[in-house]
Amino acid sequence: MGLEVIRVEKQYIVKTTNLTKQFKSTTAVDKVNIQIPKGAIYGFLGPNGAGKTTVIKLLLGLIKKSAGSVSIFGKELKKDKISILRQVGSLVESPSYYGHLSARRNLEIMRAILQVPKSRIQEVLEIVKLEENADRPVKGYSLGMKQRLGIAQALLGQPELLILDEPTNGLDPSGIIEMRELIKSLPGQFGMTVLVSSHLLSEIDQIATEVGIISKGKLIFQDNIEVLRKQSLNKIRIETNDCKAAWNYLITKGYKGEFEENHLIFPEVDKTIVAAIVRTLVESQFDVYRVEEEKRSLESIFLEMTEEVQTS
Ligand SMILES: Nc1ncnc2c1ncn2[C@@H]1O[C@H](COP(=O)(O)OP(=O)(O)OP(=O)(O)O)[C@@H](O)[C@H]1O
Repeated sequence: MGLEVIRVEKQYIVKTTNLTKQFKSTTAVDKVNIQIPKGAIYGFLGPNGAGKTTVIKLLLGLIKKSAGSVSIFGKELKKDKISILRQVGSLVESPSYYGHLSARRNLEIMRAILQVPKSRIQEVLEIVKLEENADRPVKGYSLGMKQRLGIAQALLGQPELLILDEPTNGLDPSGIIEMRELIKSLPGQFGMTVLVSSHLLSEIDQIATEVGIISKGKLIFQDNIEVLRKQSLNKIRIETNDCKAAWNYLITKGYKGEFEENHLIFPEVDKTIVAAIVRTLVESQFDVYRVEEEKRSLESIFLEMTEEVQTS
């Protein structure tokens, strides 16, 4: 019996291949390859004007792509648009509703169009925690409540994929916390996959499991959030009277660091190793001027990544 090699290709809920959108002379989306695993909360991060909304509109078939392809649930959007979009809920820009009607009435109108059971209205009201205010006119709602109504509408059809474009924009701190908790609960409770865009890393850092960073239309980073967090680990920076000589000496003692201008840099070292390095230097007559811990914030990593693209 011959050996059979089975190649199992990872299944993604969303997969784009060289997705490109050109608006006259602007390439708003440039050969973007997004991969969103099932059950992920994919934080789609980028500065204003980076191309997030354009990508989202392409995923929802709201605008035509210039090149590349979009596959959702393993099917090509172009070929199976209606059946795919039936399983996708979205909130892009502000939610639409009739202000003089209650949340319940608004949801009833949507429910009739989508032809889902009446019982779904109460279910979505509970998920977004609007039950108590469900019978008041929506025009009296806070912005956060309106956003949650928008999400309730997106959830009516029990979507497998939920796409939210900057859902916390303009919300007050308590509205932001409520929205965050709501988004975080969806994969665990309902097996949903969520794509959520933001221009704030701190926001994505608190909810996402996967991150995609877009800048000037290009996807410049995509991985598990832990990979991004690892880049913010502490470094130890040491300044001596002769860093080049100190660096050479430490190498002979088995310490591997980097030499940068007037500093020695040691990534992720334990405090006992820091002490040993300092002792070794002092015992060898080097003057140690400074030992500093340098913690890079995720924000600085994000800024550095996006600035590199801006200036290239
Ligand atoms: N209909 C359009 N016609 C021409 N240019 C457009 C159009 N829509 C978007 N753009 C341009 O494409 C680029 C990306 O815009 P997009 O709205 O996707 O960015 P974004 O990341 O969502 O930013 P923001 O958070 O500010 O909405 C911008 O340069 C924008 O000016």
